[in-house]
Amino acid sequence: MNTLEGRLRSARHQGRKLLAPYVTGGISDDWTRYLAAYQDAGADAVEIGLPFSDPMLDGGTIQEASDRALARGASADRILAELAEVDLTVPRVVMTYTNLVVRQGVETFCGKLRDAGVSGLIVPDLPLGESGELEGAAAASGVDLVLLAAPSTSPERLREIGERSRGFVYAVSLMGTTGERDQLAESGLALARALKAVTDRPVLLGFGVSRPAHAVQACRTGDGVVVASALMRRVIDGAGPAEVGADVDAMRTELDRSADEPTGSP
Ligand SMILES: O=P(O)(O)OC[C@@H](O)[C@@H](O)c1c[nH]c2ccccc12
Repeated sequence: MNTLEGRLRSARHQGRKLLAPYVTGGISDDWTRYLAAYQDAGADAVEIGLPFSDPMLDGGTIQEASDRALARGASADRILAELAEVDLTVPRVVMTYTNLVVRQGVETFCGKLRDAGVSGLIVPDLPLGESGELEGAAAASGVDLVLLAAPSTSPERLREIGERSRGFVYAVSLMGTTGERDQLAESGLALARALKAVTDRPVLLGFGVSRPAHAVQACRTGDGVVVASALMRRVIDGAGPAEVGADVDAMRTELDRSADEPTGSP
C-alpha cells in the first residue's frame, strides 16, 4: 500500500517510532531542501505548512514563519508547484487552514495535492461535523485526510475520529496553540492512550514536542510525533537544511534507541 496510512503502518510494523517533521512552505528560496534533509535524517513523513494569514491555532513561531513566507510572496499554488518538482520517497503531508481549501473548491484543491505528490492532508480548524465533503474529495484524489483529537474530545468522538481519520490520527497534546514547551503535556499522553484503545490507526502526538526526550516519552503511548515549532525556530534564526536536519537526526537516534530497549518494567 502506497498510501500515507499504508506507509506509516508498515514502518510501525517494523518496530519504528514515527517521526514527522514540519516546514512552512515558501519560508526561503530553498525551503524544499529542508524536506530532503528531514528525509535523510530518517523522517517517516514530512509535513508542509501552507502559510495562512490568520493561523489561529498557531503560536508565535509558526505565525512568524507563516508571515515570513507570505511576505516573500508564497502562495498555496506556488508551494504545491515547487513540491511537485521535489524528489522524495517519504510521504508528503500538507497542513493548512479551511479557508485556503474551500477558497479553491475542495475538489480542485485535492487534485492539486495529488498532482504535487501529496498523500496526506491536515486541516486543523475544520470541525468534524463539516468535514464530510472534504473527506470525499480527498479520498477521490488518493489523499488521506488526517483528523485531529484534543484532550477535550469526548470518548464517543474519539472513537468516531479513529474510524473516520485516514493516514493517522493527530493527537493534539494540549488545549492551546502550537509552540515549544519545556515539558510534554500529561494531557497528551492520556489522549494518546485513549486513542490507542479505540483505533488501530497510527496515533501521532503533536503540539509541544520540542526535544528528543519529549519524542521518546510521547512514543511510549503513541506511535509517533509531529515536530514543528522547535524546528521552525531554528529555521527562522537562520539554520540551514543540514543544521535543522541534524536536529531531526538527534530525535531519530533517540527514538530508535528507545525502540530497541526492552519494553515492560522488570
Ligand atoms: O509546533 P509544534 O508545537 O511542534 O506542534 C506541531 C504543529 O505545529 C504542526 O503540526 C502544525 C502547524 N500548524 C498547525 C495548526 C494546527 C495544528 C497543528 C499544526
